Amino acid sequence: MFFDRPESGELAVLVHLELSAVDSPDDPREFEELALSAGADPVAFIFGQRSAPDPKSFVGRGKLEEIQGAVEEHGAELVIFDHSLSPSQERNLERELRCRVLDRTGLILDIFAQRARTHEGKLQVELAQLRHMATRLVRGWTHLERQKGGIGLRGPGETQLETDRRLLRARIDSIEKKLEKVRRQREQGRRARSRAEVATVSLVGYTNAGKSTLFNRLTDADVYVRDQLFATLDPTMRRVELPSVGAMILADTVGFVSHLPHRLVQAFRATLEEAASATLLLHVVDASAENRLHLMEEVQNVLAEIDAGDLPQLVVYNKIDLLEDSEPRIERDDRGVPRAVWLSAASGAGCDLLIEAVAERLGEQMVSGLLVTRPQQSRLRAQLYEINAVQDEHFRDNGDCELQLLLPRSDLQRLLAPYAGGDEGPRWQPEERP
Ligand SMILES: Nc1nc2c(ncn2[C@@H]2O[C@H](COP(=O)(O)OP(=O)(O)OP(=O)(O)O)[C@@H](O)[C@H]2O)c(=O)[nH]1
Ligand SMILES: [Mg+2]
Repeated sequence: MFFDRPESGELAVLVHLELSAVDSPDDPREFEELALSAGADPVAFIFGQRSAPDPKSFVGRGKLEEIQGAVEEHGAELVIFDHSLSPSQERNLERELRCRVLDRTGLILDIFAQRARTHEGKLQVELAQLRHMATRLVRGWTHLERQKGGIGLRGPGETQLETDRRLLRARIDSIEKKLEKVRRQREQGRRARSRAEVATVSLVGYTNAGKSTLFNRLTDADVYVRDQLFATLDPTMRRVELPSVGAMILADTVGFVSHLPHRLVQAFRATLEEAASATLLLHVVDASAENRLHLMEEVQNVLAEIDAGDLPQLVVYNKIDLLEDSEPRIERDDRGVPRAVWLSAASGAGCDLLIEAVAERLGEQMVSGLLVTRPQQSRLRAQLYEINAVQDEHFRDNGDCELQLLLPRSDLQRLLAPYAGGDEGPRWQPEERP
């Protein structure tokens, strides 16, 4: 793995413990990548084992001295723990080590802060950071602001602290209001798409799996692709025309990472709602990753957490160019329905198969709703009866006909296509998905 080495990164000591009593991150390499992604320059990596974290300082006395030694030897400015630290543990460690201490949540937040590009993304990151800070507000907030990146551990007086708390609260409230507004706009956009019966297909998956590369390949867009964690933070959407199914919206989303702190998942809910409301999820997997099964499980966990666990999924095994003897192919279940596609987003091999599989999966999906047709559209009514799509019908006094329909999405799009754009066409009102 080749991550961009920061030119003048903060010198950091990394600490990763194996804890038998706590479910903790198990891939130290990923931790190092996260630290590099944040712009740190790791100078020492300290490992250890404990049955349970020390309540006061997370690590024991001996380990603390070892960390202290590394900090002094390398002149490190920062110690990063691959764990969640309680506010008091973080404080105690800073006091003992006399240098800044960051935990896994703080580290990920820092990366998010650097990557957010849209207005909404920035607001979300700031909100998550402020909330993270609020639990740690003992040294004071403005004080932390001032000494960003520096060393300095003495806390402000009581009054300063109270002011900080109030400022923090006000800032959180104001961001929450702004986010609420963005959220409502999104919701409106989703409704409009749903009315138009356009399917939304969301790319989800572990960070660095190749979602953005695939997105660009399928849309000719130019989304930021980097060999770094969390290259994409904001959802990006594009309209794509599919043969036989018609239009769909393709969405690229933030990558997942294991042990993504719960609070962070909450913070990115709005963004991830885009995924949660998708018609179909494309779960992109780096097929060349040794621990890909484990990573897939982690992704499923996050999906469940954002209520997207039950959405239809098509697995995309990406990067097959890195595998020996792997050909692009569609994998089908016993009923012949596409379940997975093996491809290379980078070379483009197998991307046609993916489009084919997506078209099949979307085409077989059933939609229901109410269609109102004009008297002169009796041919359309007859066509709907021919394919057994009509469940109920009702004539209005003006001669319009209300048809209650249940039919495959592809049939609906095909039959309504000739009327698209006109004012006199049939009106379609889909039923809300449960
Ligand atoms: N060899 C190979 N590399 C690929 C392929 N697809 C993507 N990559 C590389 O994998 C890295 C990550 O790609 P991205 O598309 O940024 O991954 P992502 O899933 O969007 O990552 P995040 O936005 O961080 O979640 C980049 O260096 C890509 O060039 C592929 O098919 N083969
Ligand atoms: Mg991306």
